[in-house]
Amino acid sequence: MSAETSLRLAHIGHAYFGRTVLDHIDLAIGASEVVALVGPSGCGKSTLVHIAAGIVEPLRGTVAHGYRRHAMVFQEPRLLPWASARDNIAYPLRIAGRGRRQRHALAEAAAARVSFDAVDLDKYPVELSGGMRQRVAIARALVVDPDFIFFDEPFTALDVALKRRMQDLVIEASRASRFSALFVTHDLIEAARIAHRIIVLDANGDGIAGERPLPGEPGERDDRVVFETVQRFLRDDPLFRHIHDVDERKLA
Ligand SMILES: Nc1ncnc2c1ncn2[C@@H]1O[C@H](COP(=O)(O)OP(=O)(O)OP(=O)(O)O)[C@@H](O)[C@H]1O
Repeated sequence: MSAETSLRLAHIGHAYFGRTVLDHIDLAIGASEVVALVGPSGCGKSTLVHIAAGIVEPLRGTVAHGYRRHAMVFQEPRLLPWASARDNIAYPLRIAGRGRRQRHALAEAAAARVSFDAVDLDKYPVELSGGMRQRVAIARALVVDPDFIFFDEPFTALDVALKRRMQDLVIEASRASRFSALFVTHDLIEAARIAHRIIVLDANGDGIAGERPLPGEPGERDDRVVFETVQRFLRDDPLFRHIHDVDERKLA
C-alpha cells in the first residue's frame, strides 16, 4: 500500500445470519482525506465502518491500513457514567498506561481544542448537555493524536445550530492535525461541509453506487457553495436519487 493511502478496503462483503448487507466494496482513502459515506438507512454504512475499524471481521475481502493510530466517534457519546469529563477524555491514555499527570495535561489540551470549558472538566456525563457530551467524545478521540478517525453519524441527534458548531470543530481539527476520516452521515449538507469526497453506498448492498468530489477544501467552502452543491446533487444527479428511500422492513 502506498504511503499516500491511509485505508484500503478490497472486495469487502458481509452478511448477518445469511443475509448479505454489503458486497463488492472497494474503497481507498488517502492521507489527510476526509470521505463522507452516505446511503439510505440500513444499507450497511455502520457495518462498513465497523469492518474498516477492525471491530467486525468481514465475511469476504481485506482491510489494509497505512495509518498509525485510529479513534472512533459514534452517534451516542458512549461516556463512562462514573467518570468525570476529564477522566473520560483521558481514558484511552489510561489504557495506554500513561501517568496521571500526563493524562490530565493531554486531556485538558484536547478539551480546549473542542472548546470544552475547563470549569466543566470535573463534571460527570449526567451533568452535561448532549452537545457537551459529544465534545467530550470528540476530545477523547483527539487525545490519542490519531491519524485516522471513524465518525459514525456523530451529530445526528443534535439540533441544527449545535450540529454546525460541531462540524466546524471537526473541520478545524482535521485541518490542524491532518488526520484522514471516514464520516458516516445522513445529511448531505454535513457531508458537503466536512468532506473532500462523497461516497454513496448502493441501496441493496451491492457495492459503492458512486462517488462525487467536492469543490475546494472543507472549511473553505462558503454556505452558498455547500447549498448549491447539495441542491445540484439532489435535483440533477441520479446517484443521490435513492439516498432518502427507507424501507423499514429491511431494517428489522
Ligand atoms: N449485529 C447485527 N446483527 C444482525 N443484523 C444486523 C446487525 N447490525 C446490523 N444489522 C442489519 O444490517 C443492515 C445494515 O445495518 P447498518 O447499521 O450497517 O446500516 P446503516 O446504513 O448504518 O443504517 P442506518 O443509516 O439506519 O444507521 C440492517 O438491515 C441491520 O438491521
